[in-house]
Amino acid sequence: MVSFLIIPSIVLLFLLFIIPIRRFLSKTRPLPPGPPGLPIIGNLHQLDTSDLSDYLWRLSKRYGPLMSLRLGHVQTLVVSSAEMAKEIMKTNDLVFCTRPALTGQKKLSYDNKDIALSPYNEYWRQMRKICTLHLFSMKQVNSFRSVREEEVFDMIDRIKTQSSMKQVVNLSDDAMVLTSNIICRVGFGKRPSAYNNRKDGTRMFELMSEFQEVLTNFYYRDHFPLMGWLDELNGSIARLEKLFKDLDEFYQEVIDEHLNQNQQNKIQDDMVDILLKLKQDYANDLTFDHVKGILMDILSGGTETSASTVVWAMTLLIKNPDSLNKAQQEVRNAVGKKGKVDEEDLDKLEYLKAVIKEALRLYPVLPLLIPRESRERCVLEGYEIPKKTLVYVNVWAVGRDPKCWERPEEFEPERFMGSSVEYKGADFEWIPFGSGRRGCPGLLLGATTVELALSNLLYSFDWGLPEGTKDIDTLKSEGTVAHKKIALQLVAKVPDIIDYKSSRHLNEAM
Ligand code: HEM
Repeated sequence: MVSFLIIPSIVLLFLLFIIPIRRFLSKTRPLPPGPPGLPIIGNLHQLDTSDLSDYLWRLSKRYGPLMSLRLGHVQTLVVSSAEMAKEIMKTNDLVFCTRPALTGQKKLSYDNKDIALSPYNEYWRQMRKICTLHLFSMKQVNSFRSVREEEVFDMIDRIKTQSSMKQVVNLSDDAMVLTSNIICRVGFGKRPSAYNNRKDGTRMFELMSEFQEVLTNFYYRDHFPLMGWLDELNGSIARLEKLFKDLDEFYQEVIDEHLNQNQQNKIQDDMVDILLKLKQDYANDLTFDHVKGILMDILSGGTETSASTVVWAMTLLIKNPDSLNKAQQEVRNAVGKKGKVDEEDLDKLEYLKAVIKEALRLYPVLPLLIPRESRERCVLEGYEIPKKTLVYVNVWAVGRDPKCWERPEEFEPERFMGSSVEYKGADFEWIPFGSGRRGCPGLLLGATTVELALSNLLYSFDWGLPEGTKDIDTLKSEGTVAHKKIALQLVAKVPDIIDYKSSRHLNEAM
C-alpha cells in the first residue's frame, strides 16, 4: 500500500516543486508579466475560449503587449501590439518560425508532412518554395481565373433565384459553398458535390467541420505529458484516428482518380495534377503522404478563410449604410451595364479593397494566426523567452491598438484609401495574413476570390435586413477560424432602376 502511494507522490513533488525550481534557477531574466496561475495547470482554468482573442486582448491591457501564460507545462507568450508583432515576425523571425508539435495537428498533417503545421526544417523550406512557385504564384492564380468567375456568377444566379422567390438569403452558407467550390475545382478539378452521392457536397463539409473541431480539441498529452492516457479514456484519440482515416480515404480517392484519368483530355492542370507531376521530379522527398498533407492545407486554408472574410465584410457594410452605398456606387460606376464584375474590373475598385482591408482589421479570420514556437531561447524587451515557448500573435488586438489606429473600434474603410498598407504583411499594424517566413502563401488566391465575390454581390443586389430584424450581431464563433457565429441572413433585391453614371444615391432611385 505504501509503495503504491510513493510513485504518485514523487511525480507530484516533481511537478509541483522541482520543475519550477529548475526553471527559476536557470532563468537570468524575468518572464514577461502575466496573470498568476495555479500549480500544475497554470492559467488553463482561466481561459475564456468562447472568444479567446478578445479575452486575451482584454488581459493584455493589464499585463502588456508581451504577456506570459502557462498552459499546463507549456510556457506561452501572447503578443498584442504591432511593435511586438514585428519583433516576433521580422526581427526574430528565425527564432519564432517553427510550429508546435501538437497531437491533433501532427496526426492530421501526416506527421507534419504539410506546410502550415510542419516545423521549420529543410523539408518545410523545400516544400514552401515548391508550392509558392507552382501552386500559389501569380501566374498559377491567374490561370484559375475562369473557375473563380464561373463560381461567383453561379452564386449570383442562385441568389437571384432566391430573391425572385422572396426568400431570405443565408450569405454565410452561400459564401462557404462558393469558396469550397472554387478551392475544390482549383485543387482537385471538381466541385465537392462530385465526391459523394448527395448533391450538396455534404461529405466534404462534414469532414472539414469535424477537422476544425478535432484540430483545436484539447489533448491532455500536449499540456500534461504524464496524463496522455486521459485522451484515450475520454475518446479524443479514437475520434482523431477515425477522422484521420476518413480524410485519408477522401484524399486517396482524389489521388487515385487523378492517377487513373486520361491526362490528354484535360484542358487545365489542377493542383493535384501539379503535385503528382512534381512527385516524379522529387521522388522520395514527395511521397503520397506529403501530397495528402498539402491537400489538407489547401482545403482547410483556402475555404473557410475566404468565406469568412466575405461574410464579415458584408456584415460591416450592412451595419454602415454610408460605406455600403459608397462601395456599391464605385462598383456600379466602374462596371456600367456589363451585367457582372470580372477580374479585369477589380483594379478599378479602390474603395472596395479598402472595405476588405478594414473588415480584416476589425475581424481578422485567424485572430491568433497559427501558433508558433520559439526554436531557441531569446530576450525580448528585457524579458526571457525560453526555448519551446508557444507563441500566439493576437491580430485581433493588433488591429485595435490605439497607438496605430485612430478610433480603432470604428469601421472606416477610408483609412485605407491612398494608404500603402499591403497584404504581404510588411506593415505590422495590419497583418491578417501573418508575416515573415510563415506568412500566408495563398493570399493572392484568397484576396482575389474575396474581391470578386464581394464586388459581384454589391453590383448585382441591393441588400437589406429581413423583416423584423433590426440589427446584426457581430459575435465570433469559437475555433481557429473566427466565423460570424450566427449566420448572416439578408434580403437581396435586384435593382430595377440603376443609373450607374449618376451620383444619385442608389437607394433613392428605387
Ligand atoms: C482571405 C483568405 C485568407 C486569409 C485571411 C489567410 C490567412 C492566413 C494566416 C493568418 C496564416 C498564418 C500566418 C502566420 O502564421 O504568420 C495563413 C497561413 C497559411 N495559409 Fe492562408 N489565408 C487565406 C487564404 C488562403 C488560401 C486561399 C490558401 C491556399 C489555398 C492558404 C494557405 C495557407 C497556408 C498553406 C498557410 C501556412 C503557411 C506556413 O505555415 O508556412 N491561405 N493564412
